[in-house]
Amino acid sequence: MPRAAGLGRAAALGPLLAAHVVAAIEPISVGIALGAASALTGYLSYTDLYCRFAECCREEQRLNASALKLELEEKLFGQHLATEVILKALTGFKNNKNPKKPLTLSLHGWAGTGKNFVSQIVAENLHSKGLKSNFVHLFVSTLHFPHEQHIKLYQDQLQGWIRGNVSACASSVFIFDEMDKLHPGVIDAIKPFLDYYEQVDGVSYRKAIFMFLSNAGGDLITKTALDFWRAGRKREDIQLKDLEPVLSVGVFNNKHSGLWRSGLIDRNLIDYFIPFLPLEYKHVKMCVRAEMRARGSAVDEDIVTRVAEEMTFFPKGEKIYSDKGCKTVQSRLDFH
Ligand SMILES: Nc1ncnc2c1ncn2[C@@H]1O[C@H](COP(=O)(O)OP(=O)(O)OP(=O)(O)O)[C@@H](O)[C@H]1O
Repeated sequence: MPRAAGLGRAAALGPLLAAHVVAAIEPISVGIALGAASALTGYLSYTDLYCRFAECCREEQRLNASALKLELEEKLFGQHLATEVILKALTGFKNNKNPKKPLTLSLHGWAGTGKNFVSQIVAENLHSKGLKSNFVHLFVSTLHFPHEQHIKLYQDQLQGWIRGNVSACASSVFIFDEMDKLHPGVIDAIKPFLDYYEQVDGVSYRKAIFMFLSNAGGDLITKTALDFWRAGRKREDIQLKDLEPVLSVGVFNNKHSGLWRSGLIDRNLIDYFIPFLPLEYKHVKMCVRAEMRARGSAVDEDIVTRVAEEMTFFPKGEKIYSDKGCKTVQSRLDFH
């Protein structure tokens, strides 16, 4: 599972301090060198030159929608709904010069179905350094918010951390992984930032993107996928309307979703609930092939089959869906 390097460093420093570190990124010597180079070259602005060496927050940078589309279509297997919705949501949001609120996406599905994988692709398409960018922040519930007795502290830290980072870069991306393990109420601390306000205490959050990742709702998604399969209907015929309403209600009523009775849902502040379907045997095989290619090896179909057959599938009778999705494919491949 991908993890952002930036957050560990930031969390260790404390949220507010870390935000200032992010805001004042580069040493003075780089500035002097760039100033001199800029004066010499004459035609490149200082900012242009600076941004060739250091990471800059380019708020107005447009999204290369066709590159994102291609990447999702080529790399993300078996997730026609997620591909479609993520493309639509990001393109619409980034093309809008004056969004009225930040974009909030809630990704749901079984383990290993591609939620973190997609977040990584999205992050890279928004900020070229992806999860390593100073403008992309990953929060992991069990790591950053482990203790139930510290909910108030976490809420204060979260607000300070988000305020600081959005002040430094309006188009910051915040990813909350393991939402289903987040103590109820923590996430409501960021509700004011997700609302339709022009500014909150002098900061506008309207260009930021928030992504919530969760296993909650995985059972509802599987049930729908299974109903389609049993009725002899194609997986690709499942539409967002078959799942989105069920998901939002299911998550709102689920005590272990991180969004239990959350104001984010009843104030309609989540723009899209994105279902990740359980992966089938053929998708697991696609993951094995992709991993072999990523390692620079030739695709060996015998190994592909062996790795896929080592995975376990459910439900008991039909054995259609991989219970870990593609999650253990990489480690299993090491043994072949
Ligand atoms: N649909 C998919 N298409 C292609 N590769 C996938 C897909 N799903 C998972 N993978 C592969 O499996 C790895 C693990 O998946 P990922 O971490 O995205 O799962 P997840 O849905 O976030 O799981 P969890 O809920 O346990 O965090 C990915 O890095 C990727 O290599």
